[in-house]
Amino acid sequence: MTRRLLIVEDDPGLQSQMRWCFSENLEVTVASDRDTALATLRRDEPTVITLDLGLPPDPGGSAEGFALLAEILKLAPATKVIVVTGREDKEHAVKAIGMGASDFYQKPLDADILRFVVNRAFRLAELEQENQCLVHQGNGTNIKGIVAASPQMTAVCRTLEKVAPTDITTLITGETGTGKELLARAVHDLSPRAKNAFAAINCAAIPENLLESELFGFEKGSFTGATQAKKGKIESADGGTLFLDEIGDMPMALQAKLLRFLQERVVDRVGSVKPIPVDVRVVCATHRTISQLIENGDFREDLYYRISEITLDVPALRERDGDALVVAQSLLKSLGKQMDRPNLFFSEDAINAINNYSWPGNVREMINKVKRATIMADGKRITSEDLELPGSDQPEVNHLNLRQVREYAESKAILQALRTSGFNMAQASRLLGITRPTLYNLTDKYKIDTSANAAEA
Ligand SMILES: Nc1ncnc2c1ncn2[C@@H]1O[C@H](COP(=O)(O)OP(=O)(O)OP(=O)(O)O)[C@@H](O)[C@H]1O
Repeated sequence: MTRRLLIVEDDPGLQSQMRWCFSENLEVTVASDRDTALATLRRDEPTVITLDLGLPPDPGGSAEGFALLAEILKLAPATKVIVVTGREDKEHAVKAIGMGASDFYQKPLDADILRFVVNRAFRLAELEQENQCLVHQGNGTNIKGIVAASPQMTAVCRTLEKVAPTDITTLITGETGTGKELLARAVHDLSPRAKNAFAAINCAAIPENLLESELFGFEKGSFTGATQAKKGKIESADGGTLFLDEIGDMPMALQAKLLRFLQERVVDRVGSVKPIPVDVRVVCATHRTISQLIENGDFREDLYYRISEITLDVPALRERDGDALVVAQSLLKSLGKQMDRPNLFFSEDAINAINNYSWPGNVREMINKVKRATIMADGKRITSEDLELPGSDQPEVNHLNLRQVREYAESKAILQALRTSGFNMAQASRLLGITRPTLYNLTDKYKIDTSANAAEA
């Protein structure tokens, strides 16, 4: 893929210096004012833009640069804009980042650092594009509503696709918020019963004394207030699928009655002695460990074998390689659309935070966090703070000045490149877009251990 860079700079001297910096490995275009820059953006769709804020007709100020930044991000929000500021322009840098610029660079020009910053922006854009591709491919599954790219979740979906068309009783286990109900619906939707009812009941949410009549129905006069007969959930699922959520919380007394139903396929309404035949496919789910419940005497072993003709173990989000970001990107897109905030994107720090967090509440927790961030984000860029996630830069938030911020980011990027390349200096320097001697200088400067021991650490 051609890497396209647009340099927006009105000073001819700086234009040629910057062109020279990148002419070897990038396709570079230069624009000296807002109109030319926008025309180039539309024509060439550069991935990265370096933007000098001081442009004509206001070369001494920043208004024209900020106006252009806003237009670029509106037209092509995925573009990585690196704002070029003067040494004393900290406020401008902060404002630009807040608006959605991906990074900033302070004059005077240092070829190595500028290359480093620009290459990092390209790398980030490429990673985001890869993630988008994964989201669009869904990569593992065509099951409606389920976003998954990891081999772990893909395997679950493959099993589900095989199991769905049969009438086999299926148990779905997994932590809260992993998508068990979504998968239960998918079992129904992909079965020949799809046109008929999908009746769901949450065994943990209904008081014990009501659960029996909810499930099995009742006859008129069977208890005080039963002024007329009512079908239960099982009967209302006739011809379709019955989903028993949180089956692990079903009271012992009802477990016996459910077992009889599963064996005989007839229901006895409360207050009736006339069994009614019902044709349903049963899918159950629980976040509990059933073997433990059996051991404690809280779940019937014979019922367990009835409901688990096939078991689908849904992995926690943290156990799915790469899925956290793929699901987050997909949620951001759909929630952004729903909430009329399109084209939002995650900052690098948010991406790291999403990948590093353990997501104890799984996808449900992620939905809440992305929803919050969609509301809270200033501009188009979502930070780890908007997501209320611990940022990767968290321990270093109290930087003395921008030089420290830069140094911290630089040393982190170098370490990352070294780890990615297995501590191969030539490869790491290529990844960082700097020469090998420059990398050696930087690892010395930041006292980064490049020995084989470090690779094993
Ligand atoms: N892989 C996924 N892709 C997209 N959305 C998902 C995925 N998994 C779950 N969700 C969404 O996350 C939310 C929680 O999913 P669901 O209710 O199916 O989880 P659960 O495992 O049944 O939770 P609980 O055990 O707490 O009942 C739902 O809004 C669901 O649509």
